[in-house]
Amino acid sequence: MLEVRGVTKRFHGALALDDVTFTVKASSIVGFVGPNGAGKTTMMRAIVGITATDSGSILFCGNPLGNQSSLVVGYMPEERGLYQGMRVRDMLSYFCQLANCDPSTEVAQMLDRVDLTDKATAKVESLSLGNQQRLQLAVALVGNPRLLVLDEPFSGIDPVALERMQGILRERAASGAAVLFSSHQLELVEELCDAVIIINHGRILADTALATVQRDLSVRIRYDDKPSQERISILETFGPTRLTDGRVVEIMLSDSTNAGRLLDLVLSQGGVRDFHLGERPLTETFRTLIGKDTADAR
Ligand SMILES: Nc1ncnc2c1ncn2[C@@H]1O[C@H](COP(=O)(O)OP(=O)(O)OP(=O)(O)O)[C@@H](O)[C@H]1O
Repeated sequence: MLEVRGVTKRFHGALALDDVTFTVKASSIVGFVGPNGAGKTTMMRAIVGITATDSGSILFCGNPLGNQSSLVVGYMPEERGLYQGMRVRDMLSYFCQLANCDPSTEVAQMLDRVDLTDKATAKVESLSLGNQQRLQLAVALVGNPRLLVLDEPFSGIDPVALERMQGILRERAASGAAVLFSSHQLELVEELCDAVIIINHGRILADTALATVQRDLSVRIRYDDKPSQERISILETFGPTRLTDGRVVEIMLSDSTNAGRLLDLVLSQGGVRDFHLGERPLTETFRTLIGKDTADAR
């Protein structure tokens, strides 16, 4: 288990991390979410020992990672760290040697896993951005590390590769690894993660196991024409309501047992093209939290 306790980091006096505390359990995938400049990369770099912290502690299974970090942690840096002039196969082989594992079996497996077998002899510089991302993930996975720290691993990845990469992370977690990854793709975080940590201005705003989150119900109604203010006023009696684009109204149901009554009412009014009842996406909750914190800081 990764334990981050009270970590603080300043750059030239400016706080980048402010008393950050969280854990990532073995066999779990945790999403690290926050706006640009929130402190995600700084925290991840501190975990793998690239950035020194001013105070606090970072332990893995009760011990500082220290010099062993390259053997225990698979790290995918935001700025990426591939040797452009090397061939794909040779580069993986080099990282295998660094991780004390046998390239003769590991390289072929990793290439197959990230679907780059046909690029084995290509030079890294000739790969597309998405393929470089896959290769970077393969590098992070070499040696089967027990902790994966991945900085925006899914940016620039096509949907098919994305599914494959998600599958790999699920597999690694299922086999006991602790996985921490940052992302701006909130829907993906919601889909993939067991827990989400939200950071803003270097402070943790929320650290939540997704299974425990109480999901509100929301209703989305698309009308044929822009609904009148009178109609909207009636809808507002069911919960907070907003007109999202000219003809679409979203209602956060204050009481989920009212959904049937709302449907009856809307149908009796007529002029409705679509009525959708569902759980409020967590992305909305994240956005609200980050938006509120940013407004409070002003
Ligand atoms: N080497 C550095 N020197 C000075 N300031 C830095 C340095 N690295 C990061 N910072 C500052 O620390 C803060 C946190 O930056 P960080 O890169 O960790 O954010 P982030 O959440 O990863 O952002 P993004 O989503 O844009 O990648 C920012 O204000 C940034 O300018």
